Amino acid sequence: MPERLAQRLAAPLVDRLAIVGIGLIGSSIARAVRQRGLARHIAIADHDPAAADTARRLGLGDAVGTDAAAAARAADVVILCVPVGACGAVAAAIASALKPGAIVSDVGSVKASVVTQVAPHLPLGVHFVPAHPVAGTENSGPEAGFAGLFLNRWCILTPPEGANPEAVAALRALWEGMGANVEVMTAEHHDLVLAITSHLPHLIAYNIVGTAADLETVTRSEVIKFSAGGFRDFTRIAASDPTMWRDVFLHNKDAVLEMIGRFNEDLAALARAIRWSDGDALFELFTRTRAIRRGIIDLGQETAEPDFGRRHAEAEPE
Ligand SMILES: NC(=O)c1ccc[n+]([C@@H]2O[C@H](COP(=O)([O-])OP(=O)(O)OC[C@H]3O[C@@H](n4cnc5c(N)ncnc54)[C@H](O)[C@@H]3O)[C@@H](O)[C@H]2O)c1
Ligand SMILES: O=C(O)C(=O)C[C@]1(C(=O)O)C=C[C@@H](O)C=C1
Repeated sequence: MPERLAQRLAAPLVDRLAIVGIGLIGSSIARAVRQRGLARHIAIADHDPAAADTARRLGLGDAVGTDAAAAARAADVVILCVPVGACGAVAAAIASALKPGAIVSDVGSVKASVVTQVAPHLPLGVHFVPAHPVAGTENSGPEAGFAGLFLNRWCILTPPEGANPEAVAALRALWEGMGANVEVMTAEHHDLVLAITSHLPHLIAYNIVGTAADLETVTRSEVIKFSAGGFRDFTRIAASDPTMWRDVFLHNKDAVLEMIGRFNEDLAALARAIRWSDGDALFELFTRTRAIRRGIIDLGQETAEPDFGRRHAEAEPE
């Protein structure tokens, strides 16, 4: 192999990467990038001094602090890994530090709102490529991350119209480098799809665990005592970070409200089937949903066993 080509193949994809927000997702990116040699230098900033201290102790970056602009200065790629509602403020804070040609991205679970918040702050010549890795857990903070989080998971890019193709390709390469499968769509489409596949399930989990907790005063501790399988799975989801999920619902209002409407209609139909002993309707729905679950397993995106916790424990060693 010619020497120059060999050097290029061995070189990291990104020279200087900056990560703002070193929680579950930010620290997983730092670990994956480190493990796979995807960046030469990683600068980390988190406004919480305790999170920054933990990141430093864990050796997640080459430079760790609390100043987002300092981390973003001279960076080739800056990834905002903060709650959706904080993206605008962080973009404003780093804007003047960004170098021409830098790529700014994020990992927010909602996309249209992030575009509206971030884009107005970015100077001309800086490329904005929003992203959402569809992978996570109910845990948060720098210690919760792990390098294998994105392995064989989707990462959705939502570049605005007219986005620089080279910047989009560079971000795609970075996510593929971390083991993710990349898909591109509009921010609006993303928000509609995720409202049903991720946001509504979380809302249902928060609601059912809240209802059960309220009932606990009636049934004493029986709700917790006898909670097995189904309910226990809901409690995992309902343990997810309150700040993150408050922001998701407030920033994807329209799509979530649309899905709640659809959900309520279908729930009313189920209640009717139960009231009128319409066993066929129940059986038909449960047969359809079982096929959907089996289809997901066949696609290799899930195991047949309940896998909570194990999936994380089995992640690549660091
Ligand atoms: N948790 C998941 O499963 C998951 C999955 C995919 C995407 N996301 C998205 O990733 C983002 C981060 O989520 P997470 O789970 O890593 O949260 P997290 O709570 O683990 O970490 C967020 C970090 O951001 C820091 N932060 C908050 N505001 C800041 C600011 N203004 N400046 C600097 N740092 C700030 C916090 O101190 C914290 O350390 C969110 O936008 C979320 O929607 C989360
Ligand atoms: O596995 C979990 O704990 C998750 O909730 C991860 C999950 C999801 O809903 O799939 C949560 C929010 C993110 O934006 C992406 C992934």
